[in-house]
Amino acid sequence: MLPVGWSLLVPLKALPRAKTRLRGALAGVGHERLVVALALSTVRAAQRAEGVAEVVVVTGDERLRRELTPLGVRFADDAGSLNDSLVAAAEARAGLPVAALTGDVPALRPVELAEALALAEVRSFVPDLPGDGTVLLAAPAGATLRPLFGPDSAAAHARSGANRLDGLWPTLRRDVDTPADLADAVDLGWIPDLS
Ligand SMILES: Nc1nc2c(ncn2[C@@H]2O[C@H](COP(=O)(O)OP(=O)(O)OP(=O)(O)O)[C@@H](O)[C@H]2O)c(=O)[nH]1
Ligand SMILES: C[C@H](OP(=O)(O)O)C(=O)O
Repeated sequence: MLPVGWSLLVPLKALPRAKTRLRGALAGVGHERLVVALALSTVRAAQRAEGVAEVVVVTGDERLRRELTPLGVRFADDAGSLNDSLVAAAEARAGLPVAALTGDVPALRPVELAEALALAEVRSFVPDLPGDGTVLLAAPAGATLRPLFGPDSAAAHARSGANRLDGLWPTLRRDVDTPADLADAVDLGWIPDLS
């Protein structure tokens, strides 16, 4: 059965290579445990956003698959790079509304994601808080996702014709790349589940 609403792709890099800038951010907490906590919180919030029909975790990492399976997500394979993986997962849903959300926005309030998706009437993106990266790229039915994540992806998405969505959305735009970002996410209300 085809989902009604957004298919939300959440790409997750293999844990041993993921979130290198966060290594050692929390004393006494294993790096992989922290990255899993970021992903779990992001995915749980995304699943609760109005308009999201399914969350598809795009990863080749076995531990991530194991940790996220109880949430009832779907999985798509990693195709070797972030953008190639998203293209492949989006192609499998051609014709449907498809969006990609980075897996590192753990303070996310579902209402902020719902608002952004509701505004995405054409191919659109939401920049991260500093403004150079992208946290959300959304392609409504009939549009192609064409992901250009990577360095300066906000400019790349704008150049490619995507509409920039400029809502405040402090929790959607707070991606966690560095220890300072992690502290910000906690200030925004994220309680890391490190059990
Ligand atoms: N499936 C998949 N996801 C990726 C890949 N590269 C990055 N991602 C995911 O894309 C999102 C944004 O990536 P980054 O913030 O650059 O994460 P990162 O590469 O793990 O972090 P750094 O090592 O600090 O650059 C995160 O959810 C990553 O897990 C990839 O090759 N495959
Ligand atoms: C993938 C990349 O994430 P960053 O490492 O800039 O948070 C981006 O924003 O396109």
